[in-house]
Amino acid sequence: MMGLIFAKLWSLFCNQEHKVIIVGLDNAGKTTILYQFLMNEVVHTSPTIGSNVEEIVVKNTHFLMWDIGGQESLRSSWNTYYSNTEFIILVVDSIDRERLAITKEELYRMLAHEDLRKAAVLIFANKQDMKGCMTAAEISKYLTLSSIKDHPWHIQSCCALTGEG
Ligand SMILES: Nc1nc2c(ncn2[C@@H]2O[C@H](COP(=O)(O)OP(=O)(O)OP(=O)(O)O)[C@@H](O)[C@H]2O)c(=O)[nH]1
Ligand SMILES: [Mg+2]
Repeated sequence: MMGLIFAKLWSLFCNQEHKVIIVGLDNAGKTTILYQFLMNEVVHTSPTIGSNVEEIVVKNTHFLMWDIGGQESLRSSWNTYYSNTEFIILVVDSIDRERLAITKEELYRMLAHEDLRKAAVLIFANKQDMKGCMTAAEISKYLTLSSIKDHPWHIQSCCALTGEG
């Protein structure tokens, strides 16, 4: 009986859930990335209204992944998802040069938010399969990532369609 209780407590302890939010402008590829993580498959997506949430388990660690719609009208409610977030995945459409400035604004707005002060940031430079896309280094420079000292961050190039990166 004691053994069972300890086993239960242990599993509760080990299986603590980590909250991840996936943000970025509309059409960046957030939903495609979520389902690539979940099923190693490209799903047909339509613009997300509100959010999708899925649990992913990696080596006994549970991640609750919130994929949030990126359309302009939805961005003002991103902050309703921030509480207890440990990881921010910011997805960038690497071909969308015109709107990188808007992504930059949204990034620094998030980093200044009280509820995200302990969150680590992973930036995906997505759509690396597109001809003429920006590299992760170019995006990093434009977003002045090296100036971010109060949050751990990492940038990774990827292609959600192939699962690369
Ligand atoms: N070429 C290419 N297309 C991609 C890639 N990732 C996603 N897409 C396409 O980009 C479009 C938008 O993808 P979504 O995943 O729906 O984008 P989203 O960020 O969830 O958009 P919202 O829900 O509106 O915020 C879809 O047509 C995807 O197939 C990629 O790596 N390369
Ligand atoms: Mg979506």
